[in-house]
Amino acid sequence: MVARMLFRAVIMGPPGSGKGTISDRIVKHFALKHLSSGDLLRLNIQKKTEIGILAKSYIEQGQLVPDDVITRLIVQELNNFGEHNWLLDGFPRTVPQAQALDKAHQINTVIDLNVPFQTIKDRLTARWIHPGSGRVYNTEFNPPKVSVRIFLFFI
Ligand SMILES: Nc1nc2c(ncn2[C@@H]2O[C@H](COP(=O)(O)OP(=O)(O)O)[C@@H](O)[C@H]2O)c(=O)[nH]1
Ligand SMILES: Nc1ncnc2c1ncn2[C@@H]1O[C@H](COP(=O)(O)OP(=O)(O)O)[C@@H](O)[C@H]1O
Repeated sequence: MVARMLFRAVIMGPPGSGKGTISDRIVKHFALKHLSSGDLLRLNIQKKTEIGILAKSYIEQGQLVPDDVITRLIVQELNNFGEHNWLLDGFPRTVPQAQALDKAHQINTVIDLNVPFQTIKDRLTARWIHPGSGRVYNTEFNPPKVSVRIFLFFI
């Protein structure tokens, strides 16, 4: 029997570099599971879970969620994916997170988005988010189909 190689990928880059946008395209094209640390935290905040309530206090202050908290959350979610191929977005963001991920899973692909700072500033100025779905748009690159008046300006 030939063992099938599992696709375990991480996408990295600063906020606004396009991780979420590009991940959506990659996961659709290659039929991968997508795990975004930001989306998972927002879901927990929305559901008012213990982790969500804790995470909210850090996010509101513009801080990273503590390594042990986010690591437990992500590793547990990845374990639930079992034998599926996946793309991880927004994790790891620190060396201890990277070390923990390395212990838990064998990563075989890393995509690092190298985008100039000025481009990121321009993109974030034009970034809009649909509050209902969490979908991200850009007034120039990827405009929403319906009137921008119902979209929330987000930087
Ligand atoms: N011009 C341009 N804009 C992009 C590209 N990729 C993403 N964006 C836009 O840049 C902004 C930030 O993208 P996002 O996916 O939220 O980045 P993240 O914070 O790294 O997840 C959004 O408004 C996107 O629509 C790209 O390749 N070109
Ligand atoms: N790997 C992580 N480690 C710690 N905090 C995280 C991590 N991923 C997300 N967060 C928290 O969630 C917030 C939102 O994350 P995200 O949606 O990825 O937005 P952005 O890429 O714009 O920072 C971050 O600002 C941070 O506070």
